[in-house]
Amino acid sequence: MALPAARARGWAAAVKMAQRRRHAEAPRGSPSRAPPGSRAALYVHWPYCEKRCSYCNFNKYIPRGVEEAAMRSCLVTEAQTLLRLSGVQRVESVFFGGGTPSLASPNTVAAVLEAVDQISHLPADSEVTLEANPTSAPGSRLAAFGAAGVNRLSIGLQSLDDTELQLLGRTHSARDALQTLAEARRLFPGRVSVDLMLGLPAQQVGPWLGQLRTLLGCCDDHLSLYQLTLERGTALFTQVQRGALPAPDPELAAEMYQEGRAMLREVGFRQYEVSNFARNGALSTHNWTYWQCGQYLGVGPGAHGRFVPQGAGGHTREARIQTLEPDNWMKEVMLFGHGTRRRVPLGQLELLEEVLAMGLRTDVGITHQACSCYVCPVPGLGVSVFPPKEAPAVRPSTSWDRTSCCKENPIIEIIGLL
Ligand SMILES: C[S@@+](CC[C@H](N)C(=O)[O-])C[C@H]1O[C@@H](n2cnc3c(N)ncnc32)[C@H](O)[C@@H]1O
Ligand SMILES: C[S@@+](CC[C@H](N)C(=O)[O-])C[C@H]1O[C@@H](n2cnc3c(N)ncnc32)[C@H](O)[C@@H]1O
Ligand code: SF4
Repeated sequence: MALPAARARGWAAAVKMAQRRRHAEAPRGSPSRAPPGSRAALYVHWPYCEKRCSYCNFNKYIPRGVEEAAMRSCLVTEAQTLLRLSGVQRVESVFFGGGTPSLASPNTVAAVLEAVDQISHLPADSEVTLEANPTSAPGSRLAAFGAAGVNRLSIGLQSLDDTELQLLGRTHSARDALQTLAEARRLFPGRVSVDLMLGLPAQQVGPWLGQLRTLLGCCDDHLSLYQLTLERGTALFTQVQRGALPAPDPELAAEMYQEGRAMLREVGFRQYEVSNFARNGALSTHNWTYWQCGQYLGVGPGAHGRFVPQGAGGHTREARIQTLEPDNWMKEVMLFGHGTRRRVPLGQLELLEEVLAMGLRTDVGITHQACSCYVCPVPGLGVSVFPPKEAPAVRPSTSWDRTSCCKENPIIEIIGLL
């Protein structure tokens, strides 16, 4: 007897999830050879949190209750709409960020991944990250996310000092955070990242370096060091403005950063981006796509995307942002299949600016391979900074071969032409 379709799909998904988990323990694969226009990263925004942290101005809401089935259905619908619109055939990473996506149910994560795989291909070795807050992520829950297809965790540890954690309005202690980290490493070996903040009000260099040293004794292969940005409209901003707290000292923050980088380098971490450090090749594929100006689709309230809507016959890369407020976003998704609030086609100068601004954040800088999609009028992301007729000065004498074009026209000369 034939299996009912839904059940058959469920089985296929279970097999795929198991493969993805196995891959999580294997060494990193080689980069994809699929043409840039046919692949993308996908970001999914879960907009809810338990409590507002004092420093955070991300797009997040503290709801009385969450209609999770409705939210799940809208995330699935929007992911499918945007994938069709982009014409993307291969999704190389999915990032569940927020807000606090570890508050979502693992079923929601599984439903989104299955939907992505139905419309486009989600290879078993794609990186699937979930941001997890220590208090909303006990071991059993983390395991359920693993079963749903997550193979990388980013833990918002922020600090290992309980007084600082209170100042930040976090709901967890340093002990909770370390426990979550240990559980995460047991379940996702080699695939756990932690966020540590620096430059907090009254924070001193020595004790902060002590926190980093402690963390190095128990962390996995990826660390993000985020300097506090005092965001207007946050409780921390108001406290500093009123003089209830000292303003963070930028000189001290610079010292923490420089000493922290040196400490990480000594123990084998590569600083591959301004705030990001990895060893054993554990770079975040998802974020790397952003910095290399690859395509990414943003799903969920307030998510950002950058892609060419090839599925609708488009040839121009667009910056897109989804409606911020979750209830409004859901209404739009139910009516139109997506909640895209703003679409901005990117002009040639804007594209080049993005290539420069993103590339200069990384340790590889701007390479010929990465910039060639933009500066050479060869099929890349379906865009080019200089269409042939407008760029006689950079046109190579022989052909539009990407390598020779880039070799003959170093990026610096191209910038000079602008
Ligand atoms: C927006 S949170 C989402 C993940 C999760 N809810 C959490 O709190 O861990 C992602 C990361 O952004 C960083 N972050 C948020 N606001 C920041 C700020 N004002 N300055 C520096 N880093 C910030 C924190 O390190 C945090 O872990
Ligand atoms: C604060 S970072 C934390 C990353 C973490 N340290 C790691 O290594 O996985 C959160 C990431 O989520 C993605 N992100 C956050 N907000 C987004 C948004 N509104 N639209 C698209 N992507 C977003 C970006 O890739 C960003 O780097
Ligand atoms: S830092 Fe994380 S948990 Fe705190 S309010 Fe922002 S998104 Fe929510």
